Amino acid sequence: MPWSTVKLNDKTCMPNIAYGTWRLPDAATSVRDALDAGFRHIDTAEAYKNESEAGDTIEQSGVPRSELFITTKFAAVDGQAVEVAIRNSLDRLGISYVDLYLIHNVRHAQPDIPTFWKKMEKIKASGLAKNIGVSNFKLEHLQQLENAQVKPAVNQIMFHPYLYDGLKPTLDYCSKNGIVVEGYSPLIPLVHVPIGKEAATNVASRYSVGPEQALLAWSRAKGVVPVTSSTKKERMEAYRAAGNLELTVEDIAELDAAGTEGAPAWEKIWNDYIASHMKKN
Ligand SMILES: NC(=O)c1ccc[n+]([C@@H]2O[C@H](COP(=O)([O-])OP(=O)(O)OC[C@H]3O[C@@H](n4cnc5c(N)ncnc54)[C@H](O)[C@@H]3O)[C@@H](O)[C@H]2O)c1
Ligand SMILES: OCCc1c[nH]c2ccccc12
Repeated sequence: MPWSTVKLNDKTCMPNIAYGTWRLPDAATSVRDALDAGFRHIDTAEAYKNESEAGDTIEQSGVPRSELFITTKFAAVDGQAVEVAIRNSLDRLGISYVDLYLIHNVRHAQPDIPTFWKKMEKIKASGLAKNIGVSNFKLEHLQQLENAQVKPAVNQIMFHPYLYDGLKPTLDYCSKNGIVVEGYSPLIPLVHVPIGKEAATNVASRYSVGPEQALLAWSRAKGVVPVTSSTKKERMEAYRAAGNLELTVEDIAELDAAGTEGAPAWEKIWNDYIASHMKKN
């Protein structure tokens, strides 16, 4: 079955794979290639500093707005209030609404998450964002929105096999509360900790496809919407083709097991990265 859509908590249909625009050297070209490859869900953010290029390309593509699902995120980049930031994002994107507006990181909603969320609810009510959600929220942060009038439609978090065991309580909570999980960096096992690459390559070889297809199909099998990226058109096409890959229970178990085995090594890599990043910033 090709990639399709998932229903958000207000019944909006969201394409169940997204093309992400972080760190693209030429976002205009890459977004055009992604649209040509068939992506209709584009993930951007004010922090990526490329909303204008993405927006120009979207406008020139001729793809009807109604067929597109456009996400951007609030990160208080220039210190503006969220009500101002969304209007600036829309101006840069050249559109009158986004399909999904996310709080990029929990720190952008602090010190009081429920109070900040009320501003997001107003943005949804104004129609500037059809749906509102969060990103990088842990379970304890999601629980603070339990009594919110409008529940987050989406929680966008890092998701790949090395993180799966640790994220099960979050996935369960989101499933019970109608929050769709989007998983960014789904292909990390191809770059870090060889255990995951070996398993993905092994599973993929059964279907004569590439390992990235196995990992994207694995995310889908877990009910998570992958947010992936590449500057290479062939890779974008391979990601789209992963919509036709249905993994067996045994394939999924093999990737789960590789995730469990690689988790400690991944945790160290990630903690070292965070530590060095904190030092620099
Ligand atoms: N909300 C957040 O805080 C947050 C954080 C990170 C990313 N994101 C979003 O998610 C998007 C995707 O993130 P990502 O780029 O980390 O995702 P990803 O895991 O899909 O990584 C993509 C990279 O994988 C590499 N790759 C693909 N196939 C490969 C193969 N066969 N072998 C080796 N490498 C291969 C490519 O070089 C590509 O650049 C971003 O553009 C952004 O939109 C959001
Ligand atoms: O989404 C990419 C990683 C990320 C998370 N929060 C951010 C804020 C500014 C720039 C990038 C990020």
